[in-house]
Amino acid sequence: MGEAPALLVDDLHEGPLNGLELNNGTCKTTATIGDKTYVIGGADDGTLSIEVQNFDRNLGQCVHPTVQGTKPISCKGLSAVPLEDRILILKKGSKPDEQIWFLEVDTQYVRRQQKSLGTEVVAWSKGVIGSAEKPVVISGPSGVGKGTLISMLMKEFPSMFGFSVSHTTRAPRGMETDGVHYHFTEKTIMEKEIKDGKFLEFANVHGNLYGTSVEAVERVADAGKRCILDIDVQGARSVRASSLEAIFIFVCPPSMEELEKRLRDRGTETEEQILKRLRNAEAEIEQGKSSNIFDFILYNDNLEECYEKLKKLLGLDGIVSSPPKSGLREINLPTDYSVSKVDNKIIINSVSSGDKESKNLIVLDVSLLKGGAPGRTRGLNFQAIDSFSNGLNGIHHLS
Ligand SMILES: Nc1ncnc2c1ncn2[C@@H]1O[C@H](COP(=O)(O)OP(=O)(O)OP(=O)(O)O)[C@@H](O)[C@H]1O
Ligand SMILES: Nc1nc2c(ncn2[C@@H]2O[C@H](COP(=O)(O)O)[C@@H](O)[C@H]2O)c(=O)[nH]1
Repeated sequence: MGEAPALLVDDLHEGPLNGLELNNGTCKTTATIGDKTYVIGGADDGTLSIEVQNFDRNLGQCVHPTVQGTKPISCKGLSAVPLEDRILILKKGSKPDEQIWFLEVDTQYVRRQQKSLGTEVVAWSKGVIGSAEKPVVISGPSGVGKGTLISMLMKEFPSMFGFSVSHTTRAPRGMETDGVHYHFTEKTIMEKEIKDGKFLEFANVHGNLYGTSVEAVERVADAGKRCILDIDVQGARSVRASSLEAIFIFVCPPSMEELEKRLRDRGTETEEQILKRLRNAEAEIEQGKSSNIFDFILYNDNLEECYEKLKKLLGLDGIVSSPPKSGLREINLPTDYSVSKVDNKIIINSVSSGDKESKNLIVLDVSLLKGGAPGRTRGLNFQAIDSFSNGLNGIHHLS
């Protein structure tokens, strides 16, 4: 850690708020990035609201941006730390998994949204401790064995992988459970939710709507697991174009005859649906092999061999079962603290002497952030230090 003096965030970034109209919320703070001051405060509906003000005092202009992403729920107080393209928000008096958030103000995702909506946009993204691996997108024609391979992976590595449960307007098959295999939904409801921006991607597949909600991907990240998406080629293309960094795998059948046999033997579709899926398969295989969407193509001839190859490309060969989760995954912020920033380290210093539950110094490392809106921000790391018993580990000059 460098010798730079600590900057007290609340002192540094309290912008000139004179003349700014604020809500009547309980907690508010400000952060400045570029020429904009962001006011983040409690709203009447119990959520944190955002108000944006350009720093141009002559114009006195106040912009209310379109706010995207799931908003954090209310809290007793908050601190805001401006980073390059987003603001780190630390919520006081919240549950451990609710304490760290990011308000993205100039990320690639936000800039894209601004361009397409033609308005000022900011986006919420919850912070997740640790560096869960990139999500895995698995595509391929119907009946090739995607679901079978994913089941094998989830069975062997239950604590490592989590399935992104898609929405679909198709009817459930005999053994399928709502909320487990899919969220089965009405077309009009899903269309409304698509309009409301709930989906990371969606597509019309074999005559029905299918889509991955942002929440489906966030749930897996919240559980500290690596997300697996089973989606068609159109969906994979959309995810590739989104800001969700993932590994893209296309599964190919050994032949069209074998694909037809698998679909017929599965016995879940009518003759008409089987023919439709087979017709679509030809184009999907063509696109899967020729487009530059996919990082890997896997041939699923012999199932066991294909599964071994899948494990190998995910770096799992030789791993017998899920390794134990390493490190602490939840931060426990003190009830009262001050916040300062040195390089990419956020220093959270307890100011309440009687707080026995938490260490009195927490150093949060934001240098390796990954992901973000739409979805969670991964890659946060922290170190909790008890400065009374252990010394300050070389960072005593900061407090
Ligand atoms: N390598 C394989 N050899 C023989 N049969 C297989 C192989 N892989 C999967 N199967 C069988 O093929 C059928 C289709 O597999 P699965 O349901 O996993 O396909 P899918 O790609 O997920 O299809 P969909 O996209 O329609 O959900 C299943 O009955 C499965 O048991
Ligand atoms: N674009 C998306 N495609 C999806 C999603 N969920 C599933 N799928 C694909 O649909 C077909 C058919 O699935 P089935 O369960 O009806 O056999 C298959 O290729 C899936 O990969 C999704 O959320 N988005």
